[in-house]
Amino acid sequence: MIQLLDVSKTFESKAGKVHALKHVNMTIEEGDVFGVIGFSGAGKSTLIRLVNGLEKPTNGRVFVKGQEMGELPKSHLRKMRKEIGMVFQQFNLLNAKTVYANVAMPLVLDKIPKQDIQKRVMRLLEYVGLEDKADAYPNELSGGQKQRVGIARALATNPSILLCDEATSALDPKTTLSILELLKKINHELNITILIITHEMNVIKNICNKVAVMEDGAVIEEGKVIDVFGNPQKEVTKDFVKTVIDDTLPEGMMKKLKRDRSNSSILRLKTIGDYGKNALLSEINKEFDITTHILFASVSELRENTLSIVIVEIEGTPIERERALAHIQSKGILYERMEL
Ligand SMILES: Nc1ncnc2c1ncn2[C@@H]1O[C@H](COP(=O)(O)OP(=O)(O)OP(=O)(O)O)[C@@H](O)[C@H]1O
Repeated sequence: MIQLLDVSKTFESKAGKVHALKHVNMTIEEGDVFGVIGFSGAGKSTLIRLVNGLEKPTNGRVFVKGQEMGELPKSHLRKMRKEIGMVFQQFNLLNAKTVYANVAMPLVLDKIPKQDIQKRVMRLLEYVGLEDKADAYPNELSGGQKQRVGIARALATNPSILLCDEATSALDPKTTLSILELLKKINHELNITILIITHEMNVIKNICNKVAVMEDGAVIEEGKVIDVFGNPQKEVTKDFVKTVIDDTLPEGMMKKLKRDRSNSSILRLKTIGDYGKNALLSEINKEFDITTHILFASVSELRENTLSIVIVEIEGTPIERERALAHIQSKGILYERMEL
């Protein structure tokens, strides 16, 4: 659906060259909800502007539905943009126009007959839950309602791709969740591929199936959300994951463990999906001369899977503990020894 091949973008500024994107490769398949996360300045907005053809790459190629965006003549680019709906952080609504007129705008520009516009706009407003707000003005709406109008407008031309530029960053946590639910519904029911850029890991956790982590213009880690969350490799990714998945012991408990520990190891076990940790722990308790104590457990629901984390203390002789560890390893369960 969207492909970036070795894409770099350099801006010339008074202070010199700014390398906003460096050798970025990315493949977004039909039906994906693909999240790009990074701190401010990582290059996320530049990436989105290349996908919708507002900027051309300095090097490399950007394809959308098989068409090379940098090379399209203006008339084709306009047609292509109808395939791509945009949702913005600050909603970008026209405050002097009603909700109805805002959603109708792309269709009016496209010279669609009035009757068809009316049918489509009313259907879209119903879809986003705002059928009773057609005559309201944007400043009479809450942030969440404004974003629903923005989404309805983005859907007006029947796009196959939705680009969301920090779509929930101006909203409170509860409203954020309701907008994410709406985006999930759009992806699922209308089979629209979504590319969402954000600095909030919560957004990735809730709706994305794939994620790319950006730092300083480059993609530093990429993959299925469950894999990246389960086993983050880079420090930046680890820091992002920590913001939504707790996998640490409280300070007081750590201190106590430091004092009391003798002949024991502390392990952090991570499992994806259904493999029961209870089964694993009872297995190792039975098979080896050890005792296990669960110190911490959490289950995180991701879009397509669950990630369970258990921190466990294993007591026993070093030999028995090593045997138990080898057994855990043989089950393909991710684990780390925790140094206190
Ligand atoms: N038109 C431009 N001219 C010069 N520099 C630019 C331009 N657009 C972006 N940049 C620079 O490119 C880098 C990446 O910016 P970009 O806006 O893509 O990052 P971002 O991850 O979206 O950050 P934010 O969330 O703050 O918007 C930054 O250093 C920025 O200052």
